[in-house]
Amino acid sequence: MSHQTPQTIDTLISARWIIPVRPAKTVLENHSIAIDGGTIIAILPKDEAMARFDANYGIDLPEHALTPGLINAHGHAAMSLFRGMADDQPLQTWLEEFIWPAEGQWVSEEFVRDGTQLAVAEMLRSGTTTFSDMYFFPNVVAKVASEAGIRAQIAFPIFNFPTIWGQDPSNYIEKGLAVRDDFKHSELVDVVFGPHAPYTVSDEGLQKVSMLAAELDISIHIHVHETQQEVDDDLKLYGQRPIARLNELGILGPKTQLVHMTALTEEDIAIVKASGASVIHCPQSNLKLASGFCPVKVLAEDGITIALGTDGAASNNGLDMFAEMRTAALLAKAVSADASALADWQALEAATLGGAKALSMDTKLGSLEVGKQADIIAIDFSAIELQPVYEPISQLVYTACGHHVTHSWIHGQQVLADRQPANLDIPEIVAKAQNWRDKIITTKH
Ligand SMILES: CSC[C@H]1O[C@@H](n2cnc3c(O)ncnc32)[C@H](O)[C@@H]1O
Ligand SMILES: [Zn+2]
Repeated sequence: MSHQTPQTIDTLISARWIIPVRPAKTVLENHSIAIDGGTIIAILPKDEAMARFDANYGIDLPEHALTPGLINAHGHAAMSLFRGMADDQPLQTWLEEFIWPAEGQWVSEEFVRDGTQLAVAEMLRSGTTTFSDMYFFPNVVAKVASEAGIRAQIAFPIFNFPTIWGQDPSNYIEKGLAVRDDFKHSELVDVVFGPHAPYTVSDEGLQKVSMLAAELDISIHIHVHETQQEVDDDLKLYGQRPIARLNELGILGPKTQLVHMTALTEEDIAIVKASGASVIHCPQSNLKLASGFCPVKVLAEDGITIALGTDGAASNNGLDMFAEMRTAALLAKAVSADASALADWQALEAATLGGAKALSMDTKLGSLEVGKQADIIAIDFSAIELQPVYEPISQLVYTACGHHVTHSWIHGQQVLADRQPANLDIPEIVAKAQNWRDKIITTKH
């Protein structure tokens, strides 16, 4: 019998269950993940891993499940500082009477830094390892994400009108591409186009975006079809439904991410399918703002990529992707009157591989496979409310919450240990959030 010298590696994580997402529905028991240079180099039974590898850091989690890190495919991180400030309003009232005036008064680089840190801490503590963000001062968001060690797709905002961060489409694009340039060597940050919505960007602005996105091969992230009113307004103003208009303007393509997508007709869906664009479903925000329903069962049957997003904490009101998975699964069943719609494994796939596909990151993220990045979370299944465990995937989607996540790794770096983020100062973040609340509340009354 030959005894080979163990291979020295960076990290070996062993756990009771591993849910790799690919192959679909797979659950491995008592396996280990070997990581070196930020990449998964092997997934194998624990006893074999012990013999084959000599890890600089090893951890055994006998009551945990490991999954790919969750991908929150749509949000406005800094808006966490507006959490609970304007509840129980429909979208347009919420935006025009509460949020946009508050943003006009309060948003600054400091606001975005403190709000994004608050959001990133919450996301890391609930299993998100990649988030997509659309907000003012994307340069600040990119810096906060890099420092925290979390992966981010940052969609720089584009409007037809001036805001605190830009003047007109050309100016927003120029500033956004400068941020992209600043982070072009970053392992964690990707910067993409973020035209806000069909109702806030003109045809000319959208055409500019589509031409540049095609030329530079950059993704486009846009709110679309959030409500029936948006569709009716577009019909009145342009004589076209938003999807047909965006298609004519060249916005739809395989690297386009369509956020919300309620009030869809068969023709809208056919256009999206033909374009290869992805849909980012935000069920909790859609429910809270009474926006409408995204027909995820039909979209999934058509082979359209579905990712999940929380939207900002001012319309959710949290950033827990476990809650989003559960709501997505329950809502899909209610809307389609089919209890098998968006089964547990499909909801998990939407929050992992679906997100990675939508963000054009699926060659490196979204599943636990050899050669992919080591973006991994550990969920503690020992809690009383998770007993007994028949089906780990069911438990993740229908029972677990973000607070069951105890550890996470991004690009092989441990960013959460025993629920404590490695690179963020929680007491300081809480104190700053409370200071903002104190300032904002005094001017409200
Ligand atoms: C500066 S870019 C982001 C911009 O979008 C606003 N916003 C937040 N949530 C929504 C939503 O659900 N639909 C449309 N716009 C939204 C946010 O307040 C910022 O102004
Ligand atoms: Zn949004």
